Amino acid sequence: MLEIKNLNFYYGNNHILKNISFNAESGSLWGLMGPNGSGKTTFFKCILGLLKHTGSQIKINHLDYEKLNTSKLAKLISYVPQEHKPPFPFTVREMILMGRSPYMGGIFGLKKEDYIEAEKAIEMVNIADISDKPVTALSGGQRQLTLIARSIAQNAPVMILDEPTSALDFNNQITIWKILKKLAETGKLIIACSHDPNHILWFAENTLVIKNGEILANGKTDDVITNSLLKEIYGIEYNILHNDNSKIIQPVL
Ligand SMILES: Nc1ncnc2c1ncn2[C@@H]1O[C@H](COP(=O)(O)OP(=O)(O)OP(=O)(O)O)[C@@H](O)[C@H]1O
Repeated sequence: MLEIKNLNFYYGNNHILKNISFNAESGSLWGLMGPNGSGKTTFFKCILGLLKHTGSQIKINHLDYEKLNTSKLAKLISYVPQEHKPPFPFTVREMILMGRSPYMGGIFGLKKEDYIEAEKAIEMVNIADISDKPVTALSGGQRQLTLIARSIAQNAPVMILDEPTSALDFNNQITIWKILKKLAETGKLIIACSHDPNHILWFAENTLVIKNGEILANGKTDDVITNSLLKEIYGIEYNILHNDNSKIIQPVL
């Protein structure tokens, strides 16, 4: 579904992404980990075509999507950015409906199906109570839930989420990761990064680790997330504790 070959990206003279090659299939949830400044957001922006890279090839569904127009690309891939402060007071429902814009039939605008998809996303993320509120009057976590709902309403086969649960309370963090896992089970390819390795350990089938702009590890989460990898990423000692059928990462305090 997603094929990346020799991705290099520079900000000025700074070599940020170094020869990244990565493949991922439909129907899988990938967790992306890496220290601050390691290149995760840059990696996402290159996949989305928001940053121009040279000499590398990125394909979605075997399509060299650099040649696709915005509307076709938006039917293939959706994005939840790390932070987005909307400038205009659209309501939450209107913002979520914007996720349907790639499907709009020119002057014919929104169709019944678009409203249905938006309502489904509102229900899934459990934000009906704020759906008539202006997005400029939301808390950080409510804004994040709205962006996730917009991305779900967009219903693209690939979803990219940059720290989607960073502003959420504990319950909403778990709810969103559960939703991502379910969506992957319906056939989507989802790549979400998180600074909480437990989220990735609990929910992501696969894990990609980027450090200093290079792939440090890549594969099944249970194989990738080890004490030594955590030490290599974050620099301190961790224990991975085993319960009956789950694991939890605990720093050695
Ligand atoms: N617009 C920019 N211009 C120049 N350098 C940038 C720009 N944006 C990011 N960088 C640099 O590129 C590197 C990678 O940044 P990026 O945002 O991709 O990291 P990240 O892994 O997402 O970090 P974090 O976990 O802190 O969000 C960093 O060294 C950063 O300072």
